[in-house]
Amino acid sequence: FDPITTTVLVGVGTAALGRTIYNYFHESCDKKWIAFNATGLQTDLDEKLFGQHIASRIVLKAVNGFMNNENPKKPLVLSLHGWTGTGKNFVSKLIAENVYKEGMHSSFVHLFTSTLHFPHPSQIATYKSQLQQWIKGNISNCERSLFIFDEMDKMHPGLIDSIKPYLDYYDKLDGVSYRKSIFIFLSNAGGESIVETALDFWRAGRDREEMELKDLETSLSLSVFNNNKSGFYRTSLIDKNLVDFFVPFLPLEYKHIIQCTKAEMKARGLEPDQNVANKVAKDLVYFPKFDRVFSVKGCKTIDSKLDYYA
Ligand SMILES: Nc1ncnc2c1ncn2[C@@H]1O[C@H](COP(=O)(O)OP(=O)(O)OP(=O)(O)O)[C@@H](O)[C@H]1O
Repeated sequence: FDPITTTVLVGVGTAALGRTIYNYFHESCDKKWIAFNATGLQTDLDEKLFGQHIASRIVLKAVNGFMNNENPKKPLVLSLHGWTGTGKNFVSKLIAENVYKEGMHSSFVHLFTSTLHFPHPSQIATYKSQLQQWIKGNISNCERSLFIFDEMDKMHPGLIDSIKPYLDYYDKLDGVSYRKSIFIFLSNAGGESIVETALDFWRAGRDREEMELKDLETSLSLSVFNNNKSGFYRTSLIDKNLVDFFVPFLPLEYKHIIQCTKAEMKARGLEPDQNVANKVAKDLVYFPKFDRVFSVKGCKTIDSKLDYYA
């Protein structure tokens, strides 16, 4: 090679090496950083998520099917419903951890909380354009992006409508394809009707595990879609069938609180202790008033109780 060709080759080689090293340490939108671990998700749902046999099944099927499809027709849209502290954020985290190497810390995972990010109804027009720009910008950067919207029931219907085009069956919008992204909506909407059904099962002496999606579907849809307070009610997300799966989360019982407490002890490097777990579980409040079946705050606040008892 003549000196000029050698210089060019060395330059190109150095740049390629530099890029490889950069990609090795710096998260990028490729298989090294984004690789779905189906077994990992199944194991996590089986071993870490307590008392949610219906949600667990739907989430696994939905995410598996979507991630194994090289050419999905639309983004995956999951809507997670249920009482507080029952694992909706937790499941979103498990999904993120089994798709992205960096889990919730990935720069391709975006979490919005209505009351935090969109607090003022008067600024809805600004929020709309910011949110649309944000979604478009992030998906242009990486088509395998995950968007989690917490407190969806508190989100302004106009804002929900503004993200609708991205959830639809479009091949491309302004040159951007949204079909490989995942949207997860979290809300307490429908939580009370899920509790009612779970309570009916309990009162009838039936096993909780016997409960199926069809037992919850009717009352869930009535309370979510016919409820004036629910943001969903006034949006066309529902009638356009843009949500692929509605996922109900059951209220948690005493035995699940014990499981959550032991899991938390293990996570802290402590030996899970039944006595401590009993103390924590007894310290929580349960409802309805006389039957005291379900934890008012689910598995939330166990953290701070454990600081006290462990
Ligand atoms: N079903 C569950 N199995 C295991 N751990 C759980 C479960 N539910 C809740 N937890 C634990 O409690 C914590 C709080 O739960 P999480 O934030 O997922 O509740 P949520 O359903 O999203 O509540 P909210 O509606 O108030 O946002 C989780 O980080 C997890 O540690």
